[in-house]
Amino acid sequence: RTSVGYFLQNRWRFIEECFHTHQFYKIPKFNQHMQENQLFHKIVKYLNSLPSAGDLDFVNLFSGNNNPNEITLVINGDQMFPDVFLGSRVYWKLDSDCFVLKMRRKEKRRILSSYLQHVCKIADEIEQKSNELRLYINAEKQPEKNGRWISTPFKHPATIDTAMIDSDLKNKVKSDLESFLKSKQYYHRLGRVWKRSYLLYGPSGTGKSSFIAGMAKFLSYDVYDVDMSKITGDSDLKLLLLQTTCKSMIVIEDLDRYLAEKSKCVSLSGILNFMDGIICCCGEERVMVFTVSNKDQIDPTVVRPGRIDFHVHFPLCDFTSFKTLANSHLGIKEHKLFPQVEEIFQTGASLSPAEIGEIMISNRGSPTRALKTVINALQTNVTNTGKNGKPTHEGLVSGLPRAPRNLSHSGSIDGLVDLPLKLMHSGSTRTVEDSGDHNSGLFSMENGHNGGKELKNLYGLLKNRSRRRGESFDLDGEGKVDQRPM
Ligand SMILES: Nc1ncnc2c1ncn2[C@@H]1O[C@H](COP(=O)(O)OP(=O)(O)OP(=O)(O)O)[C@@H](O)[C@H]1O
Ligand SMILES: [Mg+2]
Repeated sequence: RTSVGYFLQNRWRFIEECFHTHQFYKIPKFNQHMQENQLFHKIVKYLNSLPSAGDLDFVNLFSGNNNPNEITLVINGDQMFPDVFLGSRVYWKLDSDCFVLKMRRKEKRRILSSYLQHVCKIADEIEQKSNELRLYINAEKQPEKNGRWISTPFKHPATIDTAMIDSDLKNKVKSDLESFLKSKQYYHRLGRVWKRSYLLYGPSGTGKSSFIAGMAKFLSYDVYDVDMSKITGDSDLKLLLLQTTCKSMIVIEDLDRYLAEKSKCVSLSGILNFMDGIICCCGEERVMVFTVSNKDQIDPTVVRPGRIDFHVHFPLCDFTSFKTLANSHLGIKEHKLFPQVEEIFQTGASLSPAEIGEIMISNRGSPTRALKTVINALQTNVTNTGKNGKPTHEGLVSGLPRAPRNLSHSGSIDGLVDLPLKLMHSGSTRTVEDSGDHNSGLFSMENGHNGGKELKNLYGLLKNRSRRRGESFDLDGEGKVDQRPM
């Protein structure tokens, strides 16, 4: 019966359309510049929120992103969706990447504009309620596809406050972001694009990516994470910028690494134009964030004032940040081993917060063991570091820094030489293939095989450290701010 009814309805619509009693409006997903049409997304939100969505013959069911128990209805593409506004009936249909709105010709003057305003208002209210940030990642270029960005809910737990950097620096970044948000008129009076660019620089594992997540949350901006390896040329990069939306954060990580590549597809001038946001007014209301490990090694034009407005330094750990880590990860403010740790820091040894954090997480059941492991790791670091504070790289094996020895509390670990790492522990040889990076909580010592699991994490740390090759070991330990006036 449903099928027959559906068929008859379709026939009737066909007859109506023959007599031109209705007007049709198309709302495509992309405009002629391949930018996403915001109205399209608002219509999706609006229609899916209507109670009548459940009365349609065919509806797609999805579980919610935030709450898997929450079921959302999403209309199916090939059927008419009726809605009533100011006593008039209108119909929506989704035709691949385009919505079609159908209403009676004689009613269009009366209701069209107020109906669309109503749709936008409801969609904005839904958006405000959900307040869900999204992370966009650029996909490979596919000729048959219009949009290049793939999105997913952005749920990184980091905030600016959880970043372990100098608190003055954090406050400066926060107030800079706040004043940026309020400065639209100011920028326009100066004839400048309303955007702000940040350079986060420092060795690997010092918290740059986590800080970006914190900044995005602070602004409530979506994040567009540009994967330069998937970009085919300067114009492709421009197109990607055009396809970003207002109130978003555009991130390019490891810019120095990309610029140093010989076979890169995007030219330096392409990157500079991208950074300047001059492609069109689409660069408006954007925050751009670039990360590098060593800003002294990149072309000075990239970081000149105006192109980068705010420089944030992420240093390796010093004794003060070590104590902060010990407090947050192990819950200790003082310990009898602290003076020994301080002494080693004074000799110039240092590790990244990620490295020290991983050791502490792995040994969180025993602060003493955690501190001893940190001491061992620092001691290894100081022997691998030259007098001038730069790594000697003498201990490099296949491009990796020499692995720290005796990192286990039992002191039984020896001979980290080859890849994959062969780890001797408790008389058995283990082969570690998984980096285990950042997930050390999963490898804690509950089952009594802590050393081996700890080493698994350590392999992640080693991978991190291998990326630090060629970076300066800035041991002054101070979070440096170099801020350009807005
Ligand atoms: N300063 C810091 N504050 C808080 N957490 C930190 C800090 N540094 C490192 N971490 C922790 O260490 C891990 C790695 O940090 P993150 O990925 O942000 O470093 P990164 O500087 O981006 O490294 P890379 O240059 O290798 O990408 C994360 O789990 C993060 O929580
Ligand atoms: Mg990172």
